[in-house]
Amino acid sequence: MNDNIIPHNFSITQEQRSDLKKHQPLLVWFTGLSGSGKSTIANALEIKLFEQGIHTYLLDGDNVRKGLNNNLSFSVEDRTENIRRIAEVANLMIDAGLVVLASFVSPYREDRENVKRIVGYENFLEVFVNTPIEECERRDVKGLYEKARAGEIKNFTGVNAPYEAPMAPDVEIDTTMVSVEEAVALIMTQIEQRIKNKE
Ligand SMILES: Nc1ncnc2c1ncn2[C@@H]1O[C@H](COP(=O)(O)OS(=O)(=O)O)[C@@H](OP(=O)(O)O)[C@H]1O
Ligand SMILES: Nc1ncnc2c1ncn2[C@@H]1O[C@H](COP(=O)(O)OP(=O)(O)O)[C@@H](O)[C@H]1O
Repeated sequence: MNDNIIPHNFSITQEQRSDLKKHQPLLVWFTGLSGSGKSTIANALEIKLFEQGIHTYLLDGDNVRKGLNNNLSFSVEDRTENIRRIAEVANLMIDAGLVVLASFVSPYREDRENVKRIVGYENFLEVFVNTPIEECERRDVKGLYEKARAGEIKNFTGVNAPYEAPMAPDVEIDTTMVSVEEAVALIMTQIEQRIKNKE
């Protein structure tokens, strides 16, 4: 911490930005194994929100690990730093008034707790995409499980690195039981209660 950094009090508030957008901001945090369905559901959810005139942004590996966080590995420390930076970015986007969708494995409970602390509990909705690892591995969307089993990836979540499941997620989805459309509908119900359209 640098004690010589003194924040400037800007005139336009978060509330004014929300008034303009006619809805509250929110962070919808997707956590789950690789291949569980986080990105697929987040993408379908963003389409639905967009169609309803909600101002959104989707954060995921492509726009974060290939840019802002391209210096981070999958060690425990780097995953923690990955999630911390994402939370800080999401916090700025919340200040801007957006409904932010974040799709990250985020396997450590403490890291997810830290996200809640950074953005505020009232701004956080946790979606646990709880697809059994057997199904994620069967899908093997990116061929990474095969590589991990072959010993080519040394700390792959679910194979040789842990995944700590959320204790009390706001929404829990097993994609072997629930379609993408059903998952979106479940999450939408929760979002609608939280962002109270001001129109
Ligand atoms: N070691 C290891 N463990 C888990 N995942 C790995 C690993 N190496 C690469 N990948 C690919 O990177 C995506 C996960 O990145 P995240 O930023 O979401 O991970 S984390 O939250 O920092 O744990 C994840 O993407 P998704 O499949 O979209 O979840 C993987 O495709
Ligand atoms: N009900 C479902 N919900 C989400 N994805 C599903 C579902 N059924 C099958 N899938 C498939 O599972 C894969 C999930 O991949 P992806 O969304 O990239 O997962 P993640 O982002 O968690 O790594 C996709 O190929 C998707 O088409």
